[in-house]
Formats: sequence, structure tokens, C-alpha cells
Amino acid sequence: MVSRIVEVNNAALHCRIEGPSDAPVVVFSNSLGTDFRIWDAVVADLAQDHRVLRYDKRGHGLSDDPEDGWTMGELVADLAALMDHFGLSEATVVGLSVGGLIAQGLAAERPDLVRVMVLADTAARIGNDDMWNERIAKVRAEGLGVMADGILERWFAPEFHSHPDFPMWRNMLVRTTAQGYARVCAAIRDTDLLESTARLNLPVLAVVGDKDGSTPPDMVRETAELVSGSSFQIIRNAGHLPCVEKPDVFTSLLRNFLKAQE
Ligand SMILES: O=C(O)CC1=CCC(=O)O1
Repeated sequence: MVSRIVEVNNAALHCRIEGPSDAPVVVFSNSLGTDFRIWDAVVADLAQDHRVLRYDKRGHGLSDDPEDGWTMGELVADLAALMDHFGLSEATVVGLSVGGLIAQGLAAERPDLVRVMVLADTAARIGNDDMWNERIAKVRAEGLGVMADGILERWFAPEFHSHPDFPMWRNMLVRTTAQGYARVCAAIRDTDLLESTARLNLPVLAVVGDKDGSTPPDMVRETAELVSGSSFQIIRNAGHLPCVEKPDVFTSLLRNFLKAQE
């Protein structure tokens, strides 16, 4: 397992690559307010027989928070540059929430990099301008500490709020910089992939927690239906981050789908 900083597109991005170097490639892209630890439990299993890359988006985790480079196209370019850096192609790209927008953008822009796409708790268009503008104003004025309870309600099903790991995930969220968080909110606000995702032609699995308060099951199903032949699965008793809440179920859905694509 190797964690490192890779300089791409004028930003130092924190990433980790692990698993056998000749194994099929799986790449993970994160949601807003999270870093790549959200995949720990999934990757502990998957990296036994897959080459796995995960990374912290700009403005998140240990990655840089530069002045420029915050459009969705630039977030997509970051992932393309990281994959090029490691010589990865024809990957299964797993994108969670805004990471799912990045995955859809990557599949449209660089089809050589994406053979299979897994869309977790995401859509081709997430929210609307008013919602994101309100959130950007709030995080800039008050910070994530004040907003955290509301966000965690959407992230996790009620029973997970008493899980021993819950305070750790809360700390991950509130230590994201307000600036990095706000900049990614603006990128989500300005992104509508309905047309480009409807033109994609690749195997797609869409999964969502039944208690997801950010991208509820119907929203995720509608995006899955844009791509013909896609599969759609609901994970019970999970919110917006089923890879954290139900990693065994998430991994087994992912593994079954990967096996079906061999
Ligand atoms: O609503 C949230 O905070 C969750 C979320 C929306 C987009 C994303 O990436 O995470």
C-alpha cells in the first residue's frame, strides 16, 4: 500500500494505489466533504485481487486547495491525469455522489479510461441552483461545524449515529476546509450531465442507500435508466455513504457486478 502526493494540473493530490500491479483496475472517486478513507473497508477486501486507486479531490483530505481548477471539467481532468500518471486505463470507475458526476464526465471525455462505471448515490444532475447557492453562502458564513448535524442526517441512517466510528466521520467532515467544500458545491451546481450520460455506452451499476437524504433512490434510478442495460440496486438501512455504513453489502454488489463483466 503506497500513499503519496501526485502533482497534477497545478495541484498536489493525495492518493493511494494498492493491490497487485497486474490485476484488473478499480478507481474510486469521493463525495463532497469526505476523503478516501471512506473506501477503507471496501478496499481491504477488493485490493486482494484488484489494482485500486483512490484519491482526495482538490480541497479535500490531504490534497491542495488551490485558487483555480474548480469546474467539473477540471475535477474530471484531475482524475484523468492521476490515472495517466499511474498508467491505468480500462478501469472500473466507482463514483460516489459528486464522485459519480466525475465518473460520468470521465466516461464521456476519456472512454479509454473507463470500461465499467459504478454510480453510487449520485445522479446526472444533483440538486438545483438555489439549494447549492444557499449551501455555499452558509458554509462560507458559518463553517462546516454548524452545518455538520444536518449533513450527517443525510449521510447516515439513524442507527449509525450511535456507531463507535460516527465521531470519526464527523471529524472528517468538519475538518474539510469551508473554501474547498464551497468550491466543490459550485462545481456540482454548475453541472448537468443528462445529455452526455444518456449517450454513454458501457456497463453501469447504480447503487443507493434506501435512506439517502441527498440523492434518494428515485433520483439515482432515473440516472441509471439513462444508460441502456444498466443495473440498479438499493442497499437497505443505509444513507448517502453505504460504503461506510454497509461495506460488506457494497463490496459484494461491486464484486458480483465485476464478475458479470469478465
Ligand atoms: O448532501 C450532502 O451533503 C451530500 C452530498 C451531495 C453531493 C455530494 O457529493 O455529497
